[in-house]
Amino acid sequence: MPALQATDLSKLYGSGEAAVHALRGVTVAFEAGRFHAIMGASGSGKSTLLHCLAGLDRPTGGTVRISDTALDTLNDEKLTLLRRDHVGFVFQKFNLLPVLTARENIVLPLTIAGRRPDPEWFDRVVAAVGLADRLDHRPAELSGGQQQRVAVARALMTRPWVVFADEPTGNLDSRSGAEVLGLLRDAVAQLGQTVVMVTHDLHAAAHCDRVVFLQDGRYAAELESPAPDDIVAMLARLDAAVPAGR
Ligand SMILES: Nc1ncnc2c1ncn2[C@@H]1O[C@H](COP(=O)(O)OP(=O)(O)OP(=O)(O)O)[C@@H](O)[C@H]1O
Repeated sequence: MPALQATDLSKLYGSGEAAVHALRGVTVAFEAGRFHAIMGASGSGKSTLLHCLAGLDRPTGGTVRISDTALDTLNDEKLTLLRRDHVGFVFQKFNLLPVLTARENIVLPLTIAGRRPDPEWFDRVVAAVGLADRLDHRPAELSGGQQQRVAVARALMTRPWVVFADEPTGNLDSRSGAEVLGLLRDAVAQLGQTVVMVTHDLHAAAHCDRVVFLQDGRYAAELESPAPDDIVAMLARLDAAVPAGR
């Protein structure tokens, strides 16, 4: 069974003349323990797909399953709990709480749930992201790369079913970006984590086991463990097929 499955997913924003079909019947599965990227031209629906997959937004039609839970069967409260307990997030802008230390940010999902961190897991995750000597610093006292490493540790803390990353390298220099991608890669290889990442970054996508391409709100193609050149060629092919005037 895949870790994550979207079936005939559609998303319509607005109505009438102003309606935008952000997703038009996307069916795609994401296997457990792999690092997946979602790519496509600007406006092709990547963020909308990620938000619907992660239960941050409700699709207009179709279904999303995370593990064996169909998200459309959950009310808003249950969906919030599922996100808190079983989904990890890494955002472009880090989204750390400025008044909390790195340690407090990392364990925040557990604190909110009234759970204590497993000390062994905490130490393992903190060691993996290389933050052991920064735990008492607040986000403003950390570099962008360090802040994103805190965000990755926070995403892994609950041992989620899936980690979703939305342009996780978008605000980082290339070296920090490569470090964060290496961490996500290690989370897949060493911890068996399932990761789904939206990215525009060829080198980020080239870290992935599989890249799914969207075009105009539809699933368009995919590549297994592509090299950057393969990705460039695919994006060029898809862009060329976009109807004029879009
Ligand atoms: N809240 C919204 N209201 C109306 N239209 C929206 C909304 N969010 C997204 N859209 C539209 O839906 C389409 C898909 O947007 P989406 O952000 O998913 O694309 P994307 O591939 O992630 O783009 P980018 O790479 O530029 O971030 C676009 O045409 C966008 O303008």
